[in-house]
Amino acid sequence: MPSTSHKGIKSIGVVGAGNMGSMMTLRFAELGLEVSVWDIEKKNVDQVVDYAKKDQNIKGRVLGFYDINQFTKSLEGKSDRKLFMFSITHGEPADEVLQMIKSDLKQGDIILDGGNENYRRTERRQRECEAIGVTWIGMGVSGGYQSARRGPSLSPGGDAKALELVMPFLESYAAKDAKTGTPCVKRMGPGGSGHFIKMVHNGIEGGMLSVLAEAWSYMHDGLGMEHSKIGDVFAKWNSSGELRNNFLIHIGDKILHTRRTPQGDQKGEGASRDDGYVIDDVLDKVVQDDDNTEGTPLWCLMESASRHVSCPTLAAAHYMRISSGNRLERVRAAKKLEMPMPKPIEGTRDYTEIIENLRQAVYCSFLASFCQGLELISRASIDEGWNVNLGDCLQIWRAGCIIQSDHIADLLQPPLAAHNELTNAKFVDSVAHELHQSFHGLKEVVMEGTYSDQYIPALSATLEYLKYEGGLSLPTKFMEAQMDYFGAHNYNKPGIPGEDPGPVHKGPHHYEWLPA
Ligand SMILES: NC(=O)C1=CN([C@@H]2O[C@H](COP(=O)(O)OP(=O)(O)OC[C@H]3O[C@@H](n4cnc5c(N)ncnc54)[C@H](OP(=O)(O)O)[C@@H]3O)[C@@H](O)[C@H]2O)C=CC1
Ligand SMILES: O=C(CO)[C@H](O)[C@H](O)COP(=O)(O)O
Repeated sequence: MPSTSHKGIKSIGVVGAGNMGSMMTLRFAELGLEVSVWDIEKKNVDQVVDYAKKDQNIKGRVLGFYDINQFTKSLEGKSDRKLFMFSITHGEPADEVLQMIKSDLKQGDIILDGGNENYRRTERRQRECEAIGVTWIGMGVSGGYQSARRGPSLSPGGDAKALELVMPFLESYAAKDAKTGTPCVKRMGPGGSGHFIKMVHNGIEGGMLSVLAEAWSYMHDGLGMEHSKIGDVFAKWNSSGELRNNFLIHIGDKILHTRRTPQGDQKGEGASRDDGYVIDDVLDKVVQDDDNTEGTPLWCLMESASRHVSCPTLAAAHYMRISSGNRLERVRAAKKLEMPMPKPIEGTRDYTEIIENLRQAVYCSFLASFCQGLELISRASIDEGWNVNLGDCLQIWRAGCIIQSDHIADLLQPPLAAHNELTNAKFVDSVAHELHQSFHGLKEVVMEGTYSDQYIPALSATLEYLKYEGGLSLPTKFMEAQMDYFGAHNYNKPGIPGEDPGPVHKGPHHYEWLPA
């Protein structure tokens, strides 16, 4: 149903008609805007324009352009200001397009960058645009192309006044929280905060993707379960309890029930008369990172290390993903290393108990992924002076996005929204309690998984994370002594006020273990 309540915004220029930009174009037109769309590839423009022509709801509201100057000029005089949505590959492409349209920009124009951009580049473009009176908003868009078409989760960051002008439009576009109807969009803060939060969203997404993939292979290889039976387990997990209404578990269920058909999908993929599963056509190679067009999980790890926040679930997930991409090397290494393959989990125990442990392990690792990501956001918010409210992050992640998880949002949002001073979600009693309760299941899964050679990097990283984050006698005692031995790095002493626990500062003591 077209809407006219976008407060002066009647038109928009979409830069990029790829997976995301084409879907945004159609949705914006459906929302009643006149949409101009440009892409560096003519065929991308033609495709979306052709599609729009066939749709009665949006007919006539999508204009395609091959020439970028005609594209920008098409927006002149239609609204109070020119509004753009960038949805292109991050990095140089966005810089190049900004240079191409810069001379056509006027004071008051607003650019929303909906790509997965590095927040530092966003901040550079904000300064560059501010100099000519134009506002650049770095905005995370989550939920993939289906959500881009139906309503994504949005995390804009940048100038408050400009964002106020576009917020009614963004609210009508964004996904809505099913319980309250609240739009899943909020100004996250100034500068590059919006893109930083999307980057962390993708880091959490990476942790959850790995945890669920590990759970799938645990059931498939360890318990010998057929795909659709695993899909049934996912459906059950998703229906109630701690993993209820979780987007990745929901699509996991759908994937595991998808069989090949004689006709296949719209393009004939998965066409076969053998009734097998489409997932068995998919190789174990994640190559998203190969050409550096997707950088968010990598940047998330770099940020976590440089801001001194432990995010091992996210890191372990990412490192397996990197190794998976280089299958050529894996094939060579496999011959040399002769690693054991996952084997059936032995024993006659009831599978119900093992699957319940696995459910707890998945929940524990999902929750730990959120804790790690939120702590990173909190750290960055303090360092950068963004004043991000972690409760707002949970609010915009309630619908339309990949990490949507109802119980986790219900658990985390109220305390984090009420206590903005909280920098560590593990300090919340209810969160600590749930991590504690599910730790047992996680430990069982990691032990069984280790014995039977399952692939469990993110699950086992979570187990160790919880042990050392809540540990009081870490082996780093010995590490600190060794570093003092060879590097005179000093140490703090147990039981000395100001040192134990004391701040994160170099200790005052050095022992001369071996005079030079
Ligand atoms: N796919 C997803 O699930 C999500 C993606 N994103 C982000 O949204 C953005 C778009 O992603 P998506 O639609 O999937 O990607 P696509 O590859 O489908 O589209 C990217 C578009 O950018 C264009 N492009 C590449 N280089 C240039 C250049 N130098 N100048 C102008 N245009 C250029 C591409 O053209 P060409 O076809 O010629 O390469 C293409 O049209 C990315 O930043 C991505 O990280 C955000 C959330 C979800
Ligand atoms: O942004 C996304 C979802 O939130 C996209 O799925 C994106 O393609 C994720 O890729 P990567 O994990 O490599 O950034």
